[in-house]
This record gives sequence, C-alpha cells and structure tokens, in this order.
Amino acid sequence: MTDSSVPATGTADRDLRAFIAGLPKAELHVHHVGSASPRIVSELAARHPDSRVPSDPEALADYFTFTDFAHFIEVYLSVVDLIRTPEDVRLLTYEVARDMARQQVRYAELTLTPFSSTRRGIDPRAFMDAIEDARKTAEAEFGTVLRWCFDIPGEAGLESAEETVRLATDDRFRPEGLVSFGLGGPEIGVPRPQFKPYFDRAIAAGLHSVPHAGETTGPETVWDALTELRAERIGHGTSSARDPKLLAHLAEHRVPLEVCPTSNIATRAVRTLEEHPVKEFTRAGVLVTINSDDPPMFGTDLNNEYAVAARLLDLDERGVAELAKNAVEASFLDAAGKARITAEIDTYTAAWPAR
Ligand SMILES: Nc1ncnc2c1ncn2[C@@H]1O[C@H](CCC(=O)c2cccc(C(=O)O)c2)[C@@H](O)[C@H]1O
Ligand SMILES: [Zn+2]
Repeated sequence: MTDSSVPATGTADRDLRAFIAGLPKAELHVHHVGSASPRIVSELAARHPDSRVPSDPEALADYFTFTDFAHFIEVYLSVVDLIRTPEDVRLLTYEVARDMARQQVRYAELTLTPFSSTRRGIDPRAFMDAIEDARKTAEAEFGTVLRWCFDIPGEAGLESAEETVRLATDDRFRPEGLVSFGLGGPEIGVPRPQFKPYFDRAIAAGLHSVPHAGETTGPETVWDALTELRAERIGHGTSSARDPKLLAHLAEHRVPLEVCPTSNIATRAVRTLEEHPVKEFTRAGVLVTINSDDPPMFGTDLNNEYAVAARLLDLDERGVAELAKNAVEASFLDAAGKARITAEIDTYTAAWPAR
C-alpha cells in the first residue's frame, strides 16, 4: 500500500482536512472493483479460499503494493476473480456507495467493466439487475446518486469492446443509470484508434465518451482519445503536461482531466507526488477534477486526494471548494442536479469558520 497521506503540519492542515471531510463532493473517476474496501475483499477472499487474494487485512496491504502498472493490473484481476455471483456484485456496489456517502460524496460516476463479469459466467441481465438494485437502494438510504460508466478493458481485445458496447446499447441490457462509455487497462500496445467504431456506436446511443488516456503513455494517446474516440473528459491525461499545444487545446475546449494523484504514484506512472503535473494543468487553464481511481488498493480515499491536491496546488478552503465545483461542472448531471450540489458547496463553504 502506498502511504501518500499529506504529512500533518499542524492546525492548518487539520482544519483543511476537517473542511474537506464535510465538503459535499462529486466523483467522476472511480472503479467498481477497485473500490472494494479491505473488509469486502477479505469477506470475498474468505468465501473463495481458492483465490490468491489474502483475507487478512495486513497481508492485503502488502498485496496492494505494486511494482509497476502491469503488476497493478495483475493484482486487480485477482480481485475481479472474487466477484462471482450477482449477489457479490450487488453487495460490492451497495458497500461502495456507503463508503462514498461517509465521505459526503453526493454524486459519483462509477466505472464498471461488465465484460469481466460476463466472461466469468455472471448472467448479463442478473448483473444489470444487481447494480440497479444497489444504485436505487443506496440513493434511498444514503442519498448518494450513482451513475455508471461501462469501460472496455482494452487489453482483452475487440471481443471485449463488442460485448461492452452491446451491453451498453441493447435495450435488453442497458441499465437506466448508464451515462458514459470508457476504455481502461494498459495503454502500451493497445492503440486507442481501434476502438473508434465502438465509441461511435456508444455515442450514437447517447452515451458520453470518457476513455483513460495518457496515464502510462505519451500525449499522442490523449490526442487519439480526443480525435478518434471524441473524448469529452480524459481519464488521467497525465502525460498531457509534456505537450503545450495539447494543454492549450484541453483548456480552450474545456475538456476536463480526471486527475488521480495517489493512483499515479501507486502504479508508478509518476515517480513522486512532487513531480505530479497537476499544477501545470491548472496553470494552463485546464479544468482539473480530483478523483480516487481505486482507493483501497492505493491506500487512499477521495478526501485524502483532495488534501493531496490542496498541498500540490497550494489551496486553502476556498480553493478546495472550487476544485469540488469543477467536478460538479464536469459531471454528466443535468443542470438542476449541478445547481443543487454547487449551492450546497457554497453554503457549506460560507458557513465554515473563517480564521
Ligand atoms: N488506473 C487504472 N488505469 C486503467 N484501468 C484501470 C485502472 N484502475 C482500474 N482499472 C480497470 O482495470 C481494468 C483492466 C482489465 C484488463 O485489462 C483485462 C485484460 C484482460 C482480461 C480481462 C478480464 O477481465 O478477463 C481484463 C479496466 O477495464 C479498468 O476498469
Ligand atoms: Zn481509472
């Protein structure tokens, strides 16, 4: 596990963390299986003792230490292997929403990889029913609104793209909460343009395009995501910092980046937090949103990501509130939904004790 917690620097740091903890937030880049808490992973690992995943939380922290991005995906897939029944899917989704609500997340677009579940034998209809049941129950019980992004696990090939777009667009499967279409997994050796026909179909069916790009490869992948996949937001986009023209394009066309600082360190996509390019993004006028990606696997949560961002961007409470509003603005909520959370953020910030 990566300890990227901001070192405690005294009262100011504690106050900012308290402010963040209570701040209403939206999260735009967080993976379903990657959000399984140690308790859920341990429970599933105990239920399926044939798995390599340790059920003891301390051993799990060790298990979630990655040597590189490929190692991260290998471990990630061993956790995917623990999700075997529709009830596993429902429990995971519901518990993820509970953890979000505890962090004052009002709205989240959760990335699911339905191909990984259907290829492991979960019936597609039962999968959809499980996530929809969890979404509705979680909204009623916790007040957190969930929406779905279905992503293609690119390295699994075009067969996975075909299955993902089928599940996302065929009325027999497409869940009510689905808003967007993504592409994840390793980028090296998995060129983005090959997925254009699948994104075209998803976009034609009314879904938003939100591929990962520039996480582990250069800015040309981000260009491909923009031009070939018609990306409306970019997952990570870290290497955009190496291309000033790209930064100017992202800023001019208001294409937000879904920045996940601790993830980038944990997967070794970026060497140290100090080298993270988030400051270059804001300096170039790019709309930055802060996200947690696979929080328990990276030893973080959304609140900690905001604290990390505040340190890297040198923000006070008001600056952090602006970051939270960026995520609302970049979300696929309707205008009324955006206005409601933005107003809540403003009210909370105005009431925060000034020092
Ligand atoms: N930081 C991240 N950056 C990128 N992706 C991330 C990140 N975090 C989590 N993911 C997830 O990892 C999945 C990868 C799954 C994958 O590659 C694969 C390959 C071959 C077979 C199968 C299978 O299921 O049989 C799966 C992606 O779809 C994505 O949702
Ligand atoms: Zn991701």
